[in-house]
Amino acid sequence: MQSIPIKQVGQRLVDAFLREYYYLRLSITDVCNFRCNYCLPNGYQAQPERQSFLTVDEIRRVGQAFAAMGTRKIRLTGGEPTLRKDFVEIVENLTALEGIEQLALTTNGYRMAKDVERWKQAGITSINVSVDSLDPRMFQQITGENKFADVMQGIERAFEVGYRKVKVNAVLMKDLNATEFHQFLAWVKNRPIQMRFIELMQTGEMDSFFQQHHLSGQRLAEQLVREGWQLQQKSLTDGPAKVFKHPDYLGEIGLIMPYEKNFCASCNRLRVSAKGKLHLCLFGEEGIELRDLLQSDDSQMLLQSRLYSALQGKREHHYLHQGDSGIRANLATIGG
Ligand SMILES: Nc1nc2c(ncn2[C@@H]2O[C@H](COP(=O)(O)OP(=O)(O)OP(=O)(O)O)[C@@H](O)[C@H]2O)c(=O)[nH]1
Ligand SMILES: C[S@@+](CC[C@H](N)C(=O)[O-])C[C@H]1O[C@@H](n2cnc3c(N)ncnc32)[C@H](O)[C@@H]1O
Ligand code: SF4
Ligand code: SF4
Repeated sequence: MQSIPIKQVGQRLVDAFLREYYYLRLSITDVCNFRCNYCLPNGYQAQPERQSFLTVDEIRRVGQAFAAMGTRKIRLTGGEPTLRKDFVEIVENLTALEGIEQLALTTNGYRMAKDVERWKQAGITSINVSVDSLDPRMFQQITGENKFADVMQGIERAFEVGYRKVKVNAVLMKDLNATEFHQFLAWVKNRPIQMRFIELMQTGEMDSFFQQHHLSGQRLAEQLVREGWQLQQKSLTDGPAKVFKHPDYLGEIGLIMPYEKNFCASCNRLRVSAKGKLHLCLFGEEGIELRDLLQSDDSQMLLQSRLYSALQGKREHHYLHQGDSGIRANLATIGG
């Protein structure tokens, strides 16, 4: 791969289908302290190979190469990204990169009440937090943890320290939390929360769980429109949620429906795993090694060349409809 022409350096990240990539989802650890039933039902299991997660310098070099190629937004994810002891240092390094306008975080929220002020000071511009139920018992049933009150406190604290909006994620599942749809709506009536319902995605480790609990978001979209919610326009660095607003609500509703037709047509994001592989899609491939080019600042040009040429192999869409989740055992290994 090292013989790629250097003219590709500084190129914008455009794929063969003319989609441009502004958004990097960067996983910084596979480790998680929750056991969400749709993700890591048995908790995090350490891998025998013991390859370490990217260091702060390696993470900075990933960010630097993407920023040079037009990336404007980086989202830190995991596993649970805030479990890293050097989390604040990682944030400070990425915030300092020229061209990165948004440094976002996806978290299970368990450290938020204590740490969100430091995250804000370090440079996290927006936070997405997972809250799969507003009922503490259901929350524990889904996540395996009795942490509902802590996460709710964390959200309140985020507002106190100056975040004007928080996005909340719930994977909506039949026979579990789906009956709470209207409670979630009521919750955001007077709160500046974008409440997002994510369709359960099938991954390699699921057996009958997907068939048992998957619920199409399409019916929810129709219901929202019937109830007076209006679909909003998207901006270049937005994720895949369809966002709805209602004149009577301060909060917003987002629907993430990966099984919807044309979901991938607006794909604007790439992923790098916690061990330094580039993933062109959330589903369906093994990843392209970057780590050998993350060892020195001198490899930036080769790194950019590798990113550009790898991107030309990105497929048009996922194959989830055929039940093909590629090699993705669960989404914690790549950060969702
Ligand atoms: N199929 C698919 N799902 C995605 C993609 N990007 C995000 N998701 C899912 O969307 C859900 C919410 O993701 P978040 O990490 O909160 O971020 P986001 O909604 O993409 O990002 P923002 O718009 O930046 O807030 C997770 O379950 C992700 O797995 C994608 O490219 N493809
Ligand atoms: C993998 S987690 C990593 C960040 C953090 N630990 C959290 O839970 O927010 C990122 C997102 O992926 C979502 N997710 C995980 N597995 C999923 C699945 N099978 N289907 C749909 N969403 C999933 C989670 O709900 C979460 O919002
Ligand atoms: S969804 Fe997030 S919090 Fe839940 S097990 Fe997966 S990585 Fe952990
Ligand atoms: S499934 Fe793959 S191609 Fe589709 S939007 Fe997600 S990352 Fe992009």
